[in-house]
Amino acid sequence: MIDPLDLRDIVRSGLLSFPVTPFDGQDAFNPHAFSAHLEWLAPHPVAGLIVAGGTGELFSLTPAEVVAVVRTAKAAQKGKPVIAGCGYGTRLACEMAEGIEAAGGDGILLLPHYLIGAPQDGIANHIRAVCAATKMGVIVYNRGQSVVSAETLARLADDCPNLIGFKDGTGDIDTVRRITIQNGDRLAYIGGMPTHELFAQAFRGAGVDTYSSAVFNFVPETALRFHAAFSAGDDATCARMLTEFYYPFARIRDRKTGYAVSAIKAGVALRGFDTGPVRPPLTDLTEEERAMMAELIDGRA
Ligand SMILES: O=C([O-])C(=O)C[C@H](O)[C@@H](O)C(=O)[O-]
Repeated sequence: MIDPLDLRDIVRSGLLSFPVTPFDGQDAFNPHAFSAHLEWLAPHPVAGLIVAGGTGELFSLTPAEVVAVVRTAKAAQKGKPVIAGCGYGTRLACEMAEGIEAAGGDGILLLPHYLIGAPQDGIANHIRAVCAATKMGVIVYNRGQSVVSAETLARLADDCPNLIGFKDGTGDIDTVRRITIQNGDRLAYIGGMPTHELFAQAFRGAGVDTYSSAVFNFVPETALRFHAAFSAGDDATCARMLTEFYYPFARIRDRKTGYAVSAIKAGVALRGFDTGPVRPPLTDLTEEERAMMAELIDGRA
């Protein structure tokens, strides 16, 4: 396992890959297809992988499947850090973190607790318990019903030495900026909006200097070229790539709720990998939409 503070520095150092989770004809996790996809991505330099995240359909995986995803990723990646999505209620999240650690995981991304809105001290107790259940580095993810404030996160960072990062999927730049100011270098910051490239430059202004890329799954060169332009402050290249690739992709993604994941999985299948379908409650792209994705991939920036 990578020391949590080293993991924090690695996370800061580059683009983060969020692979999809393939399923077979029986709707079971398909480790062979997953390995083949990860091996195809492996030569492309990223800081690390976050498996079984939102793009990896954590919300549709069993805890045992999350562990199997981590084991497969560790074997396929050989050396790159593997962080895994983790979540649900506190007891389940703690058990899942233990399973991920035992499977050789290097860290967890703590997705929102399940279903219900909760006050700041309750969310803090949940995060504290999960941090205490593992020696791995923990990254907190603001999204949906689980949104920590800058003050809560600063208190948690004091209490939990293995809390190493914050990822935002809310787009609330005011809160994000308060968090980066209040927590400074203590945490790594990850932009995690759906198709984050659309927001990357705005988030950079709020102190977020890296992000997760779902499109990296099927157009890794494009994703890395955008990240290089973003890191160099080359806003003209970012604007050109947004216009030529990311906005057309967003038009397909926006056709139906959940397509931020389904369109990515379709893209991976179009690159020749046996992803299988998305699991309910998501739905797959139509044939017409797959053809739109194929055209986008052929003409990519
Ligand atoms: O949990 C997730 O999969 C994410 O939100 C990360 C994605 O990679 C997101 O940043 C995106 O769609 O580019």
